[in-house]
Amino acid sequence: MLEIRHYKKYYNGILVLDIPHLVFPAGIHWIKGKNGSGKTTLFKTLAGLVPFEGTIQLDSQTDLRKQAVPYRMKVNYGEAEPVYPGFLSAKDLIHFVSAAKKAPTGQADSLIEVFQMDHYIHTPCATYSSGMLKKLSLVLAFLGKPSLIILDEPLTTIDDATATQVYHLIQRYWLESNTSFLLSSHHQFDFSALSVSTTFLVENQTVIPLPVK
Ligand SMILES: Nc1ncnc2c1ncn2[C@@H]1O[C@H](COP(=O)(O)OP(=O)(O)OP(=O)(O)O)[C@@H](O)[C@H]1O
Repeated sequence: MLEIRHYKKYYNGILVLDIPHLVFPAGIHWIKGKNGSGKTTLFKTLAGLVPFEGTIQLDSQTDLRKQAVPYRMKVNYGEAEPVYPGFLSAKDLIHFVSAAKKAPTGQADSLIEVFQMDHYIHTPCATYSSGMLKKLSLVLAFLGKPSLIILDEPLTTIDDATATQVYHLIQRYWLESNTSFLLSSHHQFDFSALSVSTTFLVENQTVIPLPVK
């Protein structure tokens, strides 16, 4: 599904990640690692948000550099701590991202309903709680027809009912649309609700798959 070759990422000349070759097969994957190990850096790279050395290719054909727009149409990203311009409402952002990602008709409304956001979608983001902002970021990450959705700490700040909805959505996108997921979390996922294929560990400036238990 996603292949990384000769990848290196430096911040201010300091090497943070070095991945000679890594393949994420289709599926739902959990990316683990200690604080500061490089999970967010990896995710931002794969989302096309930060410069890097090397090549990243989706589905053996869409290169992040060479097919920059098609790649970004197929890869969605939900940040760990989302920040949006405070004067924009959830509705404004959902409308904008729906158009950019060519979301199917009715998809945005269905996600707004799933996350029970109706009562605040017209209110400016500056007034949202952290959980309300997180729900918005999750809605944005599920818009369109992505091949891959990357969610950085999707369960932080949301309540248990919302977490259940996130599990359902991930499973549904995987089973119905073959959408793959890269998920990070410092907390154990509920494996009875989520069919995680592989766990990867970010450690010692690189990423390795962990053996299946
Ligand atoms: N913009 C930046 N400028 C300089 N260094 C950075 C920057 N962003 C991250 N780093 C450094 O890169 C390393 C990896 O950070 P990253 O945020 O990717 O870790 P993480 O695994 O996501 O951590 P956490 O679990 O705490 O969220 C850390 O040493 C961090 O200090």
